[in-house]
Amino acid sequence: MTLEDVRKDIDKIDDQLLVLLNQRMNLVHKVGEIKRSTKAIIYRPEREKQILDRMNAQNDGPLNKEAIEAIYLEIFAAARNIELPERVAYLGPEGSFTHQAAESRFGAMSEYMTLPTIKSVFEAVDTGRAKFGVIPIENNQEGIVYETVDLLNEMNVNIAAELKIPVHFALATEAENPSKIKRIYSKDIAFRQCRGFLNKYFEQTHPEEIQVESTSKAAKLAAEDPESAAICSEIAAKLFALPVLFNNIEDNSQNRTRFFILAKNFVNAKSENDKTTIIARLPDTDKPGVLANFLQDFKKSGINLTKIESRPYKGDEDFNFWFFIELEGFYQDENVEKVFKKYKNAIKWLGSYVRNT
Ligand SMILES: C=C(O[C@@H]1C=C(C(=O)O)C=C[C@H]1O)C(=O)O
Repeated sequence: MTLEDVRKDIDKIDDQLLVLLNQRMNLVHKVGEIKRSTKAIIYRPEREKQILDRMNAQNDGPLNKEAIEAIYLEIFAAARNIELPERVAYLGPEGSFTHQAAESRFGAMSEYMTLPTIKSVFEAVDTGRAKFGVIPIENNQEGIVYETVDLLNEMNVNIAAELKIPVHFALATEAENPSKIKRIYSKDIAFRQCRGFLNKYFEQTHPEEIQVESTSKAAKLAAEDPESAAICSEIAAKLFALPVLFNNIEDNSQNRTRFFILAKNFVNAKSENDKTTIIARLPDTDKPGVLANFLQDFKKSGINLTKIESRPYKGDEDFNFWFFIELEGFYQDENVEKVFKKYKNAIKWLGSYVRNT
């Protein structure tokens, strides 16, 4: 077979794919009409997860799980846009890891709002300026983002979904090789996470390390200065057309960040593998046993708690705390409901959503 023959066969398959994709979108359009007439929610993460699981179970390659997910997440995002175009706010700047997270879930077709602070993302969702908001909640190396936890306590928005993405840094530069680099721009945390790489490649030349507020700002500056480089995300390098010289330069390749997708008045349907996030404001936490009894009630009901963080009441003179708690299960599960009922005045439910591994 010649190259031309193979390409002809590929063209035939693409023709069929397009017909099938459009057939799928016609069905999606019908789903959209049904949802509109019943005022149902467009975004159904648990249904998308179910489709992905089904595809992965019957897949026998050569596409791997990651490729199947990337392709289908883009199809879902396009589908949701056909049902109803929905604006997505995310913590910027453009090219940030949150931007990458937002695009991975809402695709290239969605309308995005780039906002400068986590609080402004919450406000956009709260006021309806955006249907969804994407913000970081924790990094597996650096821990929880307290600003997000505090805003979940203060504001009234729900968690529609969680997602986790690997944090990979790139060294992007116009320079031909590391010896020509005199300055490196990045964020403090990125310098810290790439120390091993920097020591190895810049042992002789010791370029100046210039801290800026975001890795995408670093990419922008490096794009204007050929004697410099940026430590940034791949999406940021792409945004400023900055060539990537080295990829995955972080010391710890297990580095992952977890994000929440926020929405106003959002309730998911139950899936097979749900998590629930709540805030607990227990009275008298300075008295012995209050927290222990509360936690015991979860244990007695066979509920696995996956996270508990304590936070101070702002403006409070005493040392009282409220708690950010995550557990396995759905809010309507019998055992979960029972504990929630007992503490109904103390618990603020933030969301139950399909677990993302
Ligand atoms: C089409 C639907 O709406 C959305 C799009 C989906 C899809 O493209 O398959 C799946 C779930 C929803 O997020 C649906 O709910 O079935």
